[in-house]
Amino acid sequence: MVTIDGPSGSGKGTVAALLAKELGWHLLDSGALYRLTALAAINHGVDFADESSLEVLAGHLDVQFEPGQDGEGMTIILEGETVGANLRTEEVGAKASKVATLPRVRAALLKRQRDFAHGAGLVADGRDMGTVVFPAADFKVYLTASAEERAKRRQNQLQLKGIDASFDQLLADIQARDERDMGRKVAPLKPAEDALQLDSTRLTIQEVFSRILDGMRNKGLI
Ligand SMILES: Nc1ncnc2c1ncn2[C@@H]1O[C@H](COP(=O)(O)OP(=O)(O)OP(=O)(O)O)[C@@H](O)[C@H]1O
Ligand SMILES: Nc1ccn([C@H]2C[C@H](O)[C@@H](COP(=O)(O)O)O2)c(=O)n1
Repeated sequence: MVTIDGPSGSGKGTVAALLAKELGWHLLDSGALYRLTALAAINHGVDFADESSLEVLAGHLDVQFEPGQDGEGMTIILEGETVGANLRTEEVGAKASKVATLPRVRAALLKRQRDFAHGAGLVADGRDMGTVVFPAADFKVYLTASAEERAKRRQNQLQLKGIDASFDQLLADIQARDERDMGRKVAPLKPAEDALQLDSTRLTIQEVFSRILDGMRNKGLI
């Protein structure tokens, strides 16, 4: 089991997918579960201050993760409907970050996340994978990058989709999300004591990937 935690835009999801493919392991994108809870709340008109209803939604999320076309990526089906690009928007990310501050929502999603750890190996990415959800993981990574670099990456990512976004707005969104994710009382984003800490500000995706594989090799895990 490998965990990769870090702030938004640090490259967790990209590197986790590469690792899972290389090792032939399962993948847990835990952020998607928080995003799906937020999306379900929007769809059902649930108030984001209503912790009891959000807890029920999180505990009963009707969701399936299926391999994407050509084995690439993942198709996510929420309440019978395929979830589109909407799930990945900054707006849904910000709402996910808000529901993620609620202890009862986190508790409701805990078992679902742990259920991913069966059979073959698992690469799990999120904010509290190495600290709370899988504290006994064999290898833990804390991946970060400067907020400016992460905003630039997000801007490039959006540009590739034909969307023009203001750098200043993206930077402000990232900083607000960091503050909420790191500052919450329950399971705040922080490095696990035994995590390999990588700052990817000046590293390519390939370099990050290689350093993680080297670390795993040095520990005799692969
Ligand atoms: N080391 C890197 N150098 C340049 N670009 C990178 C690097 N790592 C990731 N990226 C790019 O940055 C963008 C964000 O990466 P990714 O979605 O993997 O981040 P994340 O940490 O999973 O973010 P979130 O938590 O918001 O889902 C992507 O377009 C990805 O290709
Ligand atoms: N393990 C996790 C994963 C995610 N969250 C919350 C906080 C994030 O801002 C939000 C969206 O995550 P992303 O898809 O951007 O990785 O979900 C969390 O609290 N714990």
